[in-house]
Amino acid sequence: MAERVDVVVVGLGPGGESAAGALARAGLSVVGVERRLVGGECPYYGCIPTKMMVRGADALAEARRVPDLAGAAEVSPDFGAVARRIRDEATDDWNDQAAADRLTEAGGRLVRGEAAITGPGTVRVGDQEFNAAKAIILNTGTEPAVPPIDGLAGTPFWTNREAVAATETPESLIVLGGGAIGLEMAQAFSRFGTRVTVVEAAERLLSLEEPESGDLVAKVFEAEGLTVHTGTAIESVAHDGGTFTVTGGDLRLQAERLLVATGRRPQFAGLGLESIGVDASGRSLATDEHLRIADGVYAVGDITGKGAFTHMSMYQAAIVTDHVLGKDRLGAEYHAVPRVTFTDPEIGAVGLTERQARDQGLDVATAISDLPASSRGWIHKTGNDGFVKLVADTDRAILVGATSAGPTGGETLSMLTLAVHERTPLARLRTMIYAYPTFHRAVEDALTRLPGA
Ligand SMILES: Cc1cc2nc3c(=O)[nH]c(=O)nc-3n(C[C@H](O)[C@H](O)[C@H](O)COP(=O)(O)OP(=O)(O)OC[C@H]3O[C@@H](n4cnc5c(N)ncnc54)[C@H](O)[C@@H]3O)c2cc1C
Ligand SMILES: NC(=O)c1ccc[n+]([C@@H]2O[C@H](COP(=O)([O-])OP(=O)(O)OC[C@H]3O[C@@H](n4cnc5c(N)ncnc54)[C@H](O)[C@@H]3O)[C@@H](O)[C@H]2O)c1
Repeated sequence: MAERVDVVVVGLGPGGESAAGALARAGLSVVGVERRLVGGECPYYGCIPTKMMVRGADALAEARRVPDLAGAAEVSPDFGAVARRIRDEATDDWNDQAAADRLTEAGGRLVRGEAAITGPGTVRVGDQEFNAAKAIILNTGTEPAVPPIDGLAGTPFWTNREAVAATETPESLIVLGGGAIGLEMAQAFSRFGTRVTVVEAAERLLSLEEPESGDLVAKVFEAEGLTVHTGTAIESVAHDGGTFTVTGGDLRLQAERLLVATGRRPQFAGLGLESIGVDASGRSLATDEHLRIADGVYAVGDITGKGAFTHMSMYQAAIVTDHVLGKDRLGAEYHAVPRVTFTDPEIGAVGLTERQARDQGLDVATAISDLPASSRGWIHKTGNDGFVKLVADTDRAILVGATSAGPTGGETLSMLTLAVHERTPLARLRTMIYAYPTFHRAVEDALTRLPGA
């Protein structure tokens, strides 16, 4: 017989874990089901270990800039230091006991295994069945999407999961995919001494962002010694004697390692969505403003298709938590979704790109301000690549999108996120005082360049 509880959370990624903890702390009986590691992709294979790689790599890059600015510095990269941090500080050697304890200390119950919905309100995990009186929350996330390239499947290629577990850098690396995962890792490994080639199928790196962003990253990568191929379709992969051979058209590349970073996909098969009449044939689940996909069933995180980011998963989880607790709260809004690709320069962006704004039929004006031309950029000198691009809706006289690329592009993004989120009138932004000499003064400069300013 099914055990009656208030809430069952299926999948404990960042959003599922936080909703399960918050609902348990609020006094509800909560079962959280996880088949791998409590916390999901972000702490063990995603954001945190990769940002530790980036942090180490950026420290090396800054040290290499010393001769341009402050004398001499000798740099001897040791990836072992990063590998140890990933094991000791980030993942506890891929042990989730601390996260599991957090859930039980909050009053929740952790059930390990693979869950499936069996009908309205019911979830099965192995031979246990639960009846959720208040809510089922799905947070099942995504897995690496591996393209059907001839020969690839049988080879020992890396996804992000193997790459973050590396204890030493390969001599050479081909990175398939020029999105956030591929670019962050490509630059990090390169700065530790790996010979890196990035192959992207689309015409530009970061193809969903502003074209200026992909162009800037390609320019910086090439200046740092990485090789970038865009608009390149790979037709076959082979692995022999420790070497990968990747071919497509006239291109033939060889490297010790191959990282496949060509996107992520959800796994809806086996989740039992058909038993509650939910269409799971697409790449994401359709949600209402409170993240419901059916009566009493919510979805949060990557599976909602609103942006595969930890902050999105947590934001949606907070909305679901309040809704389940009957608290009044605004539904989900997606007009100011921020994202940061942690390359150097960091590429921060919020809201619509110029293309998206035009495709929506908005009356669009744009302006760009280059960081090297700003006072802070000029002072910064080496490593100052970047720009601020604003996308304005001239009818409403507000920003609907912005990109902030530069040494602190992700941080400069915060004021742009606020402006897009709050729909701050351009006239108000123009009367704001911008501290001198900061990178964010490029926002003021870009505002003065907007047509009609
Ligand atoms: C290399 C990399 C770097 C990233 N860097 C960043 C970054 O810097 N910033 C950022 O915001 N985002 C980053 N992301 C994205 C971020 O990791 C995800 O968006 C985030 O983890 C949120 O995912 P989620 O909440 O949908 O669930 P996930 O983290 O994917 O977790 C889902 C969990 O559900 C479990 N599960 C699935 N099905 C079942 C089932 N049937 N039963 C039980 N358990 C199940 C899985 O085992 C998993 O633990 C990165 C991702 C990667 C891969
Ligand atoms: N800093 C961050 O916030 C961060 C970091 C890493 C990942 N993430 C999230 O994780 C998700 C997955 O990241 P990702 O970089 O794998 O995916 P992505 O979708 O961002 O990029 C994948 C890239 O691979 C390309 N591609 C697809 N098939 C290809 C092929 N056969 N050959 C060459 N290129 C091919 C695509 O054109 C695309 O540019 C992202 O959507 C992102 O939201 C976020």
